[in-house]
Order: sequence, then C-alpha cells, then structure tokens
Amino acid sequence: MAGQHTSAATTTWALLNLAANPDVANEAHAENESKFGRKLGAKSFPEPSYEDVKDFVVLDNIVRETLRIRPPIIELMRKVVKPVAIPNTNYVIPAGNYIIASPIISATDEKYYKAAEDWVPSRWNTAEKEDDMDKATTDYGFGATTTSARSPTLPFGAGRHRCIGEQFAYIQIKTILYVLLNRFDFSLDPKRGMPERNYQSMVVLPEGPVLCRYKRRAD
Ligand code: HEM
Repeated sequence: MAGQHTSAATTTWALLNLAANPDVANEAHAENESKFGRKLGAKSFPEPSYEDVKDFVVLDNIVRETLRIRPPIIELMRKVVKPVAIPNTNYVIPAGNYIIASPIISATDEKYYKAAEDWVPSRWNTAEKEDDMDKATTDYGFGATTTSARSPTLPFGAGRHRCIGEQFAYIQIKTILYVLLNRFDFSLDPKRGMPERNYQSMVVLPEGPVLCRYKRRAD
C-alpha cells in the first residue's frame, strides 16, 4: 500500500481544497502562465519536464499544506526497545511496549501555525518554511529526505523508517494536479461543502460519497 493510498488520499484532499479555494487554483494558473509564457487551456498545456514540476512553487505549497492539515497517516508506531523516560515527568515506558506518535496534533497547533486549521498554501512562502526545524537530510538512495523528528509537521514520519517516497510523491501529485487544473475548473457542491474525515480507514480519506463539480476549461 505504500505510495498508492497515501498519494491518492493527498491528491483527493488537495483537489477538494482547490475546489473550495478557486483563488489558489488561479495562483497555480498564473504561475504556469508566467513559466510557459502564455495562457494555458484545456488542450494547450505543455508536458512539463521533471525540472518544471520541481519548480512549480504554488503546487508545491498546495501539496505541503494539504499534508499538514490532512496527513493520510496520523499514527506512527514504534516498539520500545530501551526504556523511554518522558521528559519533565516521572513516567518511563518499559521496553517491549508500543508507542504511537500522532504529529497531526502539532501540525494543527496554533503554537506553530497561525489559523492552524485553515488550508493556506501561501503560508509556506513565508518565514515559517525558513523556520522549519526539520532541516537535516539523509539520502538512502531514493533522493534526499528529512529525517529529523523536530518539525511540527511530519506527514512522512521521521527517523530510520520514515517514508522513502517523499520526493516521488511530490513529483507524482504535482504532475496530477498540473494536468487536472489545466483541464478543469473544480468547485464543491455548495449543499455538501467540505467533507469530514473518515478515521475508520488506516489512510484518512474524506467521508464519502463526496460531490465535486468539474468544468472543462476553455482553450
Ligand atoms: C503523500 C504520499 C505519502 C505519504 C504521506 C507517506 C507517508 C508515510 C509514512 C507516515 C510512513 C511511516 C514512517 C514512519 O513510521 O516514520 C511511510 C513509510 C513508507 N513509505 Fe510512504 N508515504 C507516501 C508516499 C510514498 C511513496 C510514493 C512510496 C514509494 C514509492 C512510499 C514508500 C514508503 C515505504 C517503503 C515506507 C516504509 C519505510 C520503512 O519502514 O523503512 N511512500 N510513508
């Protein structure tokens, strides 16, 4: 399941948020137009190169922000191999137990992000990204990934077993969004609005069925 359901869930949440925020979709269009030097329409958009996709800043922010408030995986499990003392308490977790970390708590905490529950991709343009504490990177042969556990946002986990697919996921999801956004304008069904989260599946999906309207863009 690694790399399928997680990427599909992230793409779905990104599209739903774009449908609810057409101004952000317009920012992506403006970036494409300035990059390719012309207005892009349903049929007339170029196939982007790998470098082009890496350079799409607005799409990058959209994926990053979607992963902040709608990380597909909200529980990271670890087996305790040595007793772990909880800082500033008398508690010690004995070896042999399992612990679960849920970074969505810090990722949606006002202590770290203003309007923390709101989907605001442009927040990643500002100093908040520069202040990101998760700077240490390691390359296990799949592209450099951050491994530190100190960032408040950890949609790909942390440490030795953190996700190896981050770079691939960004390229894949940004490419899908690029194609869909150029072909269609999306909007939410006003009667239903943004769906709630369904916590009953391992990967957190929208509570369905979800109605999202799409209209072919002009050329
Ligand atoms: C948005 C997309 C994705 C998200 C949010 C995601 C998230 C995660 C998370 C939270 C973990 C567990 C990390 C931990 O326990 O610290 C994980 C593990 C893993 N992911 Fe992903 N993932 C994504 C896409 C991918 C892709 C595209 C691939 C492969 C092409 C992939 C391959 C893996 C593998 C192999 C592991 C297990 C690593 C290990 O245990 O050493 N993931 N992922």
